[in-house]
Amino acid sequence: MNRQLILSRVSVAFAVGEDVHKVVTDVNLTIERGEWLVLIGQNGSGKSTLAKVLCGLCPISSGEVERFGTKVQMVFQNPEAQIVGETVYEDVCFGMENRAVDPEKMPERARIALEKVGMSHLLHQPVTTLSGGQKQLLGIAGCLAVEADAIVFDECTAMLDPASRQLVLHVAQELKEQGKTLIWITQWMEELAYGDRVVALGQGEVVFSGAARAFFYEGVCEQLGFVPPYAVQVAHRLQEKGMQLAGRPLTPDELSIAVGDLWQ
Ligand SMILES: Nc1ncnc2c1ncn2[C@@H]1O[C@H](COP(=O)(O)OP(=O)(O)OP(=O)(O)O)[C@@H](O)[C@H]1O
Repeated sequence: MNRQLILSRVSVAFAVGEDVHKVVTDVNLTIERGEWLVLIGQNGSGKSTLAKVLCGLCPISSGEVERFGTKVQMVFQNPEAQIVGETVYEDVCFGMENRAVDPEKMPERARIALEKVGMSHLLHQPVTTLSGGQKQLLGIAGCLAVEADAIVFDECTAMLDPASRQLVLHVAQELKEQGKTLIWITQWMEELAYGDRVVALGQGEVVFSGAARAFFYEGVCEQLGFVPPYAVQVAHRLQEKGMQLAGRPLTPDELSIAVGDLWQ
């Protein structure tokens, strides 16, 4: 066990007029170094608030957050909202400037960060010419340039077309292989298969923490009001028809292997 981020009984409440609106309630969450945690929940369940707590961008009302020196950075849903530079290079340097990185070190750090997201050839490209997916990759490069250990992706694929989504997911997989910790917030049930663990929030509380296979095959998904991905739906139908599939397929590839095994 190599704990990197620990939330202990964390609550967040906002004052709304005379009232206090509790949006995160007594959340206990331990995130391991190098873990890919997928955070899901219905609209308003507190995902973004929790994401901001992890990044230190939102004060907590009670509880404790331990970061063990971890630098946590965030990539936001709207690619437009996080671009500040006029060129790719300017943009990736922005975060470093804010953190007083030695200007002499910036070009090399920017080059390495952009290389990791496959954009080093676009160094002097105006940001206005980038696709939505490239803008998200630039956001990721910004996190890498400031040497983030953990990155929170707050529905960063929500506004992307399928090809751009795949591109961003591919880069995220590479970051995971390089040992980064990923906190991946999403509404896309297909994306749960990429993570090591799923945590579901319901009205600010953790209502599930476990493997994606348990989430989809032990009734939790439907109970919490989500619709399973197509491959899981097909597996459920086949099982209802009496076909005993090996394993608990999450993806079309896994499903085709499980179905293929039936004929052997
Ligand atoms: N600064 C604030 N002041 C008051 N209420 C807030 C504030 N920030 C968030 N909220 C409320 O907290 C609740 C949780 O919001 P949050 O954005 O964390 O949820 P979410 O699960 O990320 O939702 P979505 O999927 O719609 O992005 C919402 O009801 C929201 O209106």
